[in-house]
Formats: sequence, structure tokens, C-alpha cells
Amino acid sequence: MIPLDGQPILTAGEMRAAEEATMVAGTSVDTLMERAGEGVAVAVHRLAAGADIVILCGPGNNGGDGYVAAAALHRMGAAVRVAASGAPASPAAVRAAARWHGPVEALAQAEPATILVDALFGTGLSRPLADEVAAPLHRLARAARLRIAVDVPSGVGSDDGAVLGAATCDITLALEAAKPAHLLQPAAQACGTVRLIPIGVPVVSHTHVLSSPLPEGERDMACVAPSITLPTPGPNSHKYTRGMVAIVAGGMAGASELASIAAMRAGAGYVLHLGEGQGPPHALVRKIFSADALQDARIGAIVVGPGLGRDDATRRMLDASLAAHRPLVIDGDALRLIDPTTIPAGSILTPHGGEFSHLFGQEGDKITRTRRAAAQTGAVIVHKGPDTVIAAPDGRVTVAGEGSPWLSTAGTGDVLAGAIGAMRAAGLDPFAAAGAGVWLHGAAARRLGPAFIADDLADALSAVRG
Ligand SMILES: NC(=O)C1=CN([C@@H]2O[C@H](COP(=O)(O)OP(=O)(O)OC[C@H]3O[C@@H](n4cnc5c(N)ncnc54)[C@H](OP(=O)(O)O)[C@@H]3O)[C@@H](O)[C@H]2O)[C@@H](O)CC1
Ligand SMILES: [K+]
Repeated sequence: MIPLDGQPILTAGEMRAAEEATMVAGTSVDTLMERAGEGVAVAVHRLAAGADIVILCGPGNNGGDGYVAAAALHRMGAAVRVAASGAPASPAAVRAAARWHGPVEALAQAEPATILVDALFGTGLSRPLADEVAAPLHRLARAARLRIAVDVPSGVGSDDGAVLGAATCDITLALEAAKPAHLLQPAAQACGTVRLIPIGVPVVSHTHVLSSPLPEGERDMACVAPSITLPTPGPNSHKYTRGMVAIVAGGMAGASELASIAAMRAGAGYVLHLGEGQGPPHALVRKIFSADALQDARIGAIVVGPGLGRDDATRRMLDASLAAHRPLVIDGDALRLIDPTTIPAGSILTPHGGEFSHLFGQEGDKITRTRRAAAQTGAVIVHKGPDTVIAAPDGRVTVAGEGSPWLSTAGTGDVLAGAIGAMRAAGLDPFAAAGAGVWLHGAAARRLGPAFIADDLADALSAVRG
């Protein structure tokens, strides 16, 4: 069972195409189903630790995986039963079901078990679950001590992360690759912990789970997306090579102060806070805002938007930032003020859901619409949320897996903007800088645990820099 870190993410259509290419190359669907079912059985056997198991099988190939797993678990000596929502319908599921020699209970009357394995529907779900399926599924899920989904929990939209009647699982065993539903909310929550089971289908994708930084020597060996890089100073580094970040302050100075501290704690060599205000930290260089101050060629990133305000004066500050021709991180109020057609190519935008909809609308799933916005603007878009999606104009996307629900507190977005600014000023390209900033932000939150405040989060960035 492989963690999701850095793994490719495939839509149902892309997964089907990869499966078909594997079959054309000579591996039958029965072989793939055998590998899937055996892999599920090994994982379930270990997790069940001798407890009784009921496997719920649907009509398609997801159900087929369930029948194969049931037969394998029986051979392993497990106390396993099968309940089906109906007769197997796909040819491979029919063949798999024929190899299960035990009884098949009707889903509606099925007895509960300690371990529930949900193999009703996978990537082929085409509509919400009907009550006659959803009701027994939820009844059996409530009665179980551990709920394990095969590929995806039955009743989630594999591509858009919608929940269409699914029961929440504790563990999801994804076959070969991650699917958008494993990362996008609300489905991701219904998946519980997700682990991959390889079944020998070669997959390639422009979309990956955001990966943790790997030590230099291990990068080439890992079968994952290029790992994110955290820039580290060398013996000849000085404050400007480590990166100079200018933070444009506005009406709500606290927000830009948080962004400034975050930029410093993420590793910037020099942070310039352009606005009113005084006080610690003493390492923060404070100047009154002027368009001239933004012309310093050593500035590696300007962060504009946290606490900016939305009046005429702040609009002029935004215009001056756009005219400075320095790398930009555009956040908060600046996203409400900006005309999307004037965004300089190579900028990084960090909208939350509301700001994103205001700029780009709401059509399509989160990955598709973020990718489209990046292509439209030529900017890297960090579409924030419990399922942050980062898209580059060339079509690459990463989706942040493990966040922390405790990030839903005031000021954490300002911290993210500052951290991304530091990564950009250190010389990372916009897509890499966004990924590194999002990773640092999530790692700091996980390190802090519950009920932290944004000030703690900014400070904790130092500790996760590694
Ligand atoms: N990719 C790979 O390499 C491999 C993938 N494998 C596995 O295949 C799975 C995908 O299989 P799949 O395409 O057969 O779809 P699946 O999810 O079983 O459901 C389709 C069936 O359900 C029906 N149906 C749909 N929605 C419904 C609803 N709400 N309520 C009631 N019925 C509904 C639908 O009928 P229809 O929509 O036509 O009415 C059809 O009969 C994948 O997740 C993985 O587990 C492995 O076996 C090996 C290699
Ligand atoms: K399932």
C-alpha cells in the first residue's frame, strides 16, 4: 500500500484509456481485475486481523474486484461473505463472480460484519445512488468497525469530488493511480486514508498529488512527480541571493505583517514591509509605500493583497505593483480589485473559492477550472481550500493532499502568500514556488496540531524548512 504523495491523478476517462492501452499491449482485463482483487484481499486481510468481513459487490468491474477479493480472502482463511446489489453485468465481473463459490446475499437484507468492503461502484458511477442502494450501504457502514472502499467509495463523483450518496470510509484502496475524488472535497473526506495498490497499468498524467520535498539523492529514484524543492542557502549566499520580498501593506496592517513574518520564516533573506506601522520583529525593514520603492531591482517578489483594502488609494498601490515588472504574488483584496486581463504573465494568484469565482466563474470541477484560469491568464493559480489546487499555464496541476482542518482560521491565507513570496524571491519558478509554499504551509499546520493561530503558523514555518 503506497501513500499518495507525488502520485499521478487520473480522471475516469484517462484511467479507462490507460487500462485499454494495457489490454492492447497484451494484458487482459481479467488479469488486471485479478491483480486488483488480490491486492485488495492482501490489504483487507492485514487490516481485518481475523475479524469477519462482508464485501458489497456492484454490477460493474468494481464489483468484479470485490468477487476476486472475496475468493482470495476465503483462500486465506478469512471469514468473508458477499452481498450484491444485483447480478454482475460487465463480462469481466460475470467471470469474476463465477469464481466466488460461496453464497451471495441480497444487499437490502445483508447482515452486517466487523469489516465492510465497499465494491459497489468505482470510476463508472454514472448517477447518484438510489435509496435502495444507499440505505443498506449506510446501514452496513454504521454497523461496521472498519470501512474499506475499493478504488473510490461507492457514490462519489470520481472526477469532480461530489458526494452522491456515498458512505464515509476509513480507508480507500485506490487502484494504480489517484483519482480527483481522493483529493477534492467533499469526496476526499469520504475516502478516509487513501493508499494505492499497483496493478501494472502504466499511467502518465499532467496532474499529480503535491509531493513532499525529498533529499537530493533520492529524487531520481522515486517513481513520483518531480519532488518540490526548498531553496537552501549555500556558503556564498547573502541576503539578496536568498531572496528579497516586498510586502505591500494596506488598511489592515495585521494581514501584511503576517505575510512579512511568514516570508522571513520561510527563508527570505530580506523582507521589506511597505506601509505604516512599527514594532517587532526588528529584522523586518519598514518603509512608507511608494511606487519608487518597488523599483528596486533586487526585489525578487512583491506580495500584494493581504489586508490591502479596496479604495482608490489601494487601487493605485496595486497598479504600482503591477507596473513594477517584478515577480508578483497577488492575494486577498488585490484579487477583488484586479482586472484579470491585466495580470502579468508569470504572476502567482492565490484565490480562495469566493475570490476564484469572482474572477473566473464556477463552471466545471475544481481541477478543470483552475487549469483553465491558469491557461487564460498565463499565471500560476493557487486555488485555496481544504483541497488546494495549483495550476500552471502549460497545463501542469498539483493538488495538495493532507492539509489540516485547523487552517480554517483568519490570517492563514496571508501566511501562505508570504511563504510563496519567499519561495519565488529565492529563485523558484512560479509553479515550483507555489508548490513549495503550499507544502510548507500545510506542514507547519500539521506540526502545530489543533487550534493554532496564524501568528503561530507563520513562526512554525522555520521549523518545517528542513
Ligand atoms: N482502470 C483499471 O485499469 C481497472 C479498473 N478496475 C475496476 O473497474 C472499476 C470501473 O469499472 P466500471 O467501468 O465497470 O464501473 P463501475 O464503477 O464498476 O460501475 C459501472 C456499473 O454500475 C452501473 N451504475 C453506475 N452508476 C450507478 C448507480 N448510481 N446506480 C446503479 N448502477 C449504477 C453501471 O450501469 P449503467 O450506468 O450502465 O446503468 C455499470 O453497470 C474501477 O473503479 C476499478 O474498481 C479493475 O477491475 C481492473 C483494472
Ligand atoms: K467502491
